[in-house]
Amino acid sequence: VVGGSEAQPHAWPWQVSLQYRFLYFWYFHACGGSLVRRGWVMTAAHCVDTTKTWRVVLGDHNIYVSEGTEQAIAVSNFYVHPNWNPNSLANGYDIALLRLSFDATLNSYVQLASLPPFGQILPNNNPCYVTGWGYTQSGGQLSASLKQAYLPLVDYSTCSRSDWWGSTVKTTMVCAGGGSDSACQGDSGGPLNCQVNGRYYVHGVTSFVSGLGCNTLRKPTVFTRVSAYTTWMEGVIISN
Ligand SMILES: C[C@H](NC(=O)[C@H](CCCC[NH3+])NC(=O)C(F)(F)F)C(=O)Nc1ccc(C(F)(F)F)cc1
Repeated sequence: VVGGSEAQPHAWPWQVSLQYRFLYFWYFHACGGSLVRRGWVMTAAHCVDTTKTWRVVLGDHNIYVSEGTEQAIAVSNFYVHPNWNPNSLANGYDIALLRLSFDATLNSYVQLASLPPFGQILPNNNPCYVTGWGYTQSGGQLSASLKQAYLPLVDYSTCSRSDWWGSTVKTTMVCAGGGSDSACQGDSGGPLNCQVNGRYYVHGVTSFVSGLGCNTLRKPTVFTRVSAYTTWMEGVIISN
């Protein structure tokens, strides 16, 4: 997250850190994710590399310090959207579900995300926050503590303007921000938390930013629109 501020610890209790194992017993934070069922995490398809060993860490704040609130659970299976094409990020479908090897325990540090109703489209400027441990500057480094940035929603008609994202953005995506604050590498797969009637719903899965820099003017952060995929997710979950 570029800009914004450190989140209050556990203010976003569905936020997970998606980590892969290297050098035997060390794990590396690669992406974010959202807990959608006790045994299921929603993330970006572009985060999934099935050649690696993955785990999710729930209830975390500082990813380098054991605070006693964490739950680390192995990922036992991956369900990447069937239409996802790693060579065409602009096509969308950048969404995946991870099956956990056992159910998370829900408590004040670990809670389920609320997902929007199928097809729901929020209005321009709807208040939203992006959260994650990603780079704090373009070309920078990961944040030790969870960060949040206020990113007002940008509707499709604005986001698809030629001087914005043009035809790169699709209606199955959500744009937010476009100013000095943005997601950045390492925030991928994490939630876009949008306020609707006083409650937060996960409306986006962090997908991409400009290759010219994370917080490029008129290149808002682009998210997979969760409300376009709730039916697909239900189908995967009830049959696995
Ligand atoms: C550096 C920048 N990285 C990103 O945007 C990566 C996703 C990269 C997936 C492919 N390895 N996502 C992020 O950094 C995220 F945290 F914002 F989600 C990038 O590649 N942006 C980008 C690439 C292609 C396209 C386009 F769709 F137009 F081809 C748009 C943006």
